[in-house]
Amino acid sequence: MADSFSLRNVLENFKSCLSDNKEVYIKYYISGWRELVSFMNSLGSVFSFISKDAVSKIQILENFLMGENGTHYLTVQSMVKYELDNELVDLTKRGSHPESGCRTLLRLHRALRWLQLFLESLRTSTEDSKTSVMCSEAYNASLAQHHSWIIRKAAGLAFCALPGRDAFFEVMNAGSHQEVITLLGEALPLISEVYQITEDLYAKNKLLDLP
Ligand SMILES: CCCCCCCC/C=C\CCCCCCCC(=O)N[C@@H](COP(=O)(O)O)[C@H](O)/C=C/CCCCCCCCCCCCC
Repeated sequence: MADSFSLRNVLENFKSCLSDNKEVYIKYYISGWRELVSFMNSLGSVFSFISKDAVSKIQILENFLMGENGTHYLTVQSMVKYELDNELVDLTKRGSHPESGCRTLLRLHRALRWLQLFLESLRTSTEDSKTSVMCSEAYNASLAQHHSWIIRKAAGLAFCALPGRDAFFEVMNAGSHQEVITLLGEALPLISEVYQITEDLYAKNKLLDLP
């Protein structure tokens, strides 16, 4: 198990994500994802195909942020404006910009919806709730529609390897079950707000179906 993971760190990152005028800082967005990936890695190698994909997307965004045009990648809003103004996004089919910031962040954004649903389900779960069922219901209601049959099957198999609810709460490293539930109650509105702001921005710019 990873020693360093704490649900509190995830919460802190998503709290830091929003600027005063409600722009989403990419730096904290990807830090939040890095924390989550470290948590997932602690669950075993069956999840490594998922974490590899997440890490490669985090890395693409980090490279933009640290690159020569990094100032345009400070927030999701500035990235969208910069990439659209400079025709750096493949809008209908993959072409000369197969790994734009906009399409890369969209993949993580869709996964954030899964996370939101899964954490809400965990928060309201009871002792006999199964993490695998909660995870797969959240997946079917979000990410699954964007994934091929083979990915859906592989994801379904991985979900069966999730630890039970008690062990899951322990790994979240945030105190007693009641404390975890309280912390989830604090984290969820932040995650939801970041999700909704990004969703509205992408919808306004017709970016929700980027190939
Ligand atoms: C607070 C602690 C409790 C929750 C802990 C959750 C930890 C989750 C950490 C990371 C989640 C993974 C994020 C996955 C991003 C997937 C992005 C994606 O959709 N990629 C696909 C499309 O990409 P392109 O081909 O268009 O570039 C790609 O095909 C996907 C490949 C891998 C499979 C993705 C399956 C996603 C399942 C999400 C549930 C993760 C379950 C983890 C359980 C703790």
